[in-house]
Amino acid sequence: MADSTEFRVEHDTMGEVLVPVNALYRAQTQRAVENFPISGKTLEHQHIRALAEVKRAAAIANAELGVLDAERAEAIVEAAEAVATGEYDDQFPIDVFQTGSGTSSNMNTNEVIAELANRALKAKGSTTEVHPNDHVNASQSSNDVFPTSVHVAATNALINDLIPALTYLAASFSRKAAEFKDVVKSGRTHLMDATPVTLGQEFGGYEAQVRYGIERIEASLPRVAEVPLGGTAVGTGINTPDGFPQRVIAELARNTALPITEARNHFEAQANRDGLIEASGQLRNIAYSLMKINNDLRWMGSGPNTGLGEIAIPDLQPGSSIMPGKVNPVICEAAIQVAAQVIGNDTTIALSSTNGAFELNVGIPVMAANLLESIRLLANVSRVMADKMIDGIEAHEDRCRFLAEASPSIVTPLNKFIGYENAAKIAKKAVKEKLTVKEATIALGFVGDGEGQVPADQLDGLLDVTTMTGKF
Ligand SMILES: O=C(O)C[C@H](O)C(=O)O
Repeated sequence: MADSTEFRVEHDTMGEVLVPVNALYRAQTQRAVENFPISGKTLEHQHIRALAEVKRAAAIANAELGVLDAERAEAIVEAAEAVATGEYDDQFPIDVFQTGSGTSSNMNTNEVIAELANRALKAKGSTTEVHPNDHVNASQSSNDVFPTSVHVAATNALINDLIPALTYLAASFSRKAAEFKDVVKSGRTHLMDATPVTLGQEFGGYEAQVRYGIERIEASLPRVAEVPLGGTAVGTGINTPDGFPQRVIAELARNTALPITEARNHFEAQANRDGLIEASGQLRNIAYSLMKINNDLRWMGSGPNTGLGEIAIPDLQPGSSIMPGKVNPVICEAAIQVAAQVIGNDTTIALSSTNGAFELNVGIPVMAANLLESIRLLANVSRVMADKMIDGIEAHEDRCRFLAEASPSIVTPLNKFIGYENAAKIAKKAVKEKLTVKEATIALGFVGDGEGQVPADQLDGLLDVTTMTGKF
């Protein structure tokens, strides 16, 4: 039991609570700290900032609409702005696994802002009191504030972090696609030798995949940025002045410089978090993309002597504690683990979406934590991939060409002269007798001027691996 001198007594509607003496929060936060010692994971800064932005905008709208006097509103705005800077993040100690509406974190925000506002008012010699519920939470409920804060934080993270990071990664792939445009290599389908491609074509494909991920995020943004603020407890807007949703959301959008909009239907927006689920689905898709790309890269970089060895991935650190000189594709491995985490987070978000009944979803804090983590992980790993891996990849051109020419599938252009079945005989003979496709074609008598033969003067051109890389 801690020394009682380290605590002060606070009260709420359930009675008295001991709160750490220096804490800016009060009884309801303390109760939540004691009720939910579960994960040790608290709200991240960008979420606290979004909550503070909501409180700031609400104070301004409340003052304009006659709900708050100017002195209190100003004190709340200043306190909320201070919270938004991150200076007081340590005053938000409540676990992510808490009440499903986020009421505890909403009250934590109300209490900290009220305390800061009261201190500022007192320092100015005012006797005016700011109450967490009556003033900071005026015209609001956790049920519209907390989900709004998640949508604001996610919109911000998508627009200002993930989209720029994916654009950066796509640009890195684009530069490599140009650099590798003449590097011919074997295509592979089912992990088996196929007809040739260029390394540039593959990297161009990766670039496009990343850019389509950006398109997917952009497509979901209108619904991620749509917020239930103004609906209060059940979407009806009870305890709000006329015009509150429009005014508070306009101020929120203006101050955050985000395309935040009022819910088109407050009952849909109150009861469901479908916009967040949609965004998470797009993140899952991007995670799959990164998983595929990084698997390709580590296969192509495998070796140095017993793998494919088509590219050199930059050496970043000794790979093994026991095998001297071994270097591993660590960025690929980190990125694949990120993808697994994002897919897991999406599963949690999808399951949380089923945790709704009538007017409220009660899985919002864990949805928030998972969504914001997914965005941050994908953004960070995209930048890491570009800077520490993609930019430094080198092609082993000779090895790429050697393998392209060794693929029995390069017989494919002969189909139109000798038919699929005869071409298959060439491919099988080449593999069985370790011949080139050209040698096997000649050995089987398929070169000549007769019907069902390849004209001798066309053979080299038809079997040219560069020509086979096609039209795109
Ligand atoms: O905290 C609130 O404002 C409402 C709460 O989530 C409830 O619906 O019980």
